[in-house]
Amino acid sequence: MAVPADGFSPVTALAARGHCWSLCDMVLAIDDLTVEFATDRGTLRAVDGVSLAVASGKTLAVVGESGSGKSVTALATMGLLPGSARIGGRIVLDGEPLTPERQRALRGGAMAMIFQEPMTSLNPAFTAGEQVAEALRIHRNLPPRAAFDAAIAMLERVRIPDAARRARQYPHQFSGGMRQRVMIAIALACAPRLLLADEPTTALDVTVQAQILALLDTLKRETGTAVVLITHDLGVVADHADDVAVMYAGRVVERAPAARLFAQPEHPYTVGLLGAVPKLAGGAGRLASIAGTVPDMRNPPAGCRFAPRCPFAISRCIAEQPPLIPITADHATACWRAPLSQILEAA
Ligand SMILES: Nc1ncnc2c1ncn2[C@@H]1O[C@H](COP(=O)(O)OP(=O)(O)OP(=O)(O)O)[C@@H](O)[C@H]1O
Repeated sequence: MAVPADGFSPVTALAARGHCWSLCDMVLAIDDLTVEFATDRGTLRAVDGVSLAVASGKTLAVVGESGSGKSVTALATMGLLPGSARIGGRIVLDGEPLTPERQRALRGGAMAMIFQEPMTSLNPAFTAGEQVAEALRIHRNLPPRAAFDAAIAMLERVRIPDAARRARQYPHQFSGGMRQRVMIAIALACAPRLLLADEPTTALDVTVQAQILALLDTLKRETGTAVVLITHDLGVVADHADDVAVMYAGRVVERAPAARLFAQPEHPYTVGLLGAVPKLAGGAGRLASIAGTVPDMRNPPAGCRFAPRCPFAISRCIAEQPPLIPITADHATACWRAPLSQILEAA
């Protein structure tokens, strides 16, 4: 396997921990993924050398502000990008590279995705039960009657009250939270190895959001599904993620177990996201308080992409793009000033 441009692939991370690496250890391993789109104003590299891995029964949160390449990474994994997208690198599911043919065969079965707005992925012309049953017919070869019965059982598992009756209703007859449960039922009907959840609860009120995330945790524990959770909400990350990858302008800039990332963020961007350091430009608060904007991905800065906004930048940061540098065996940061925590402590 090629070592990716960031120099710190999931492979090297595990090797550094003394693991005898096997791709089979991870449900999903993304290695040096690049995605480019041709636009009117030149080529836009939306994802640039991203490497991620997630194991069975674990949740990897992917965080970063709008446009950082989170959704494009997930869509590339599912094989749902437009045909015009140029994709490089490797995506491996259960030890086998994901080719477009394999993605088509596994989508909705061994790997599934849920989105922020269930109405865009639910078909308004079919009942909730029919839509769950369809996944079971296609991927489990169940006959129609058995598939519908299994669909009702799945709707019960996602805690839809009166599931046998609700299975015969259409998406518009459900509330937002209940629609999201139907979408989860469809996604998890075939006990996928991998679930990609792209802001699954952002559109819901806080109570429903908590219920849905707790439900996802329970189902994940029961099935051993590996979950990639894309979110803007650091509270959600703290409560539900095992590991975190922080993305900025198409690259992973920090990767760590969730508890460690919150206790000791090492990348200035993560520090800004956490609002942990009042000295960071803009004062305490979330990333919005950091001066400046995300770079134009058609023409990103030559060095560190965060350097123009970074209060810690030195001349090397402007000139040279930092690779992910291991701080510990499972914590890496793409920052020439690493370990930043020592600079912060000394300040
Ligand atoms: N089909 C496409 N054609 C051209 N550019 C695209 C396409 N899809 C995404 N992009 C661009 O790729 C970049 C990354 O987008 P992406 O949706 O992955 O960001 P994100 O981190 O998921 O943001 P958000 O949090 O808003 O969903 C953005 O600049 C976006 O405009």
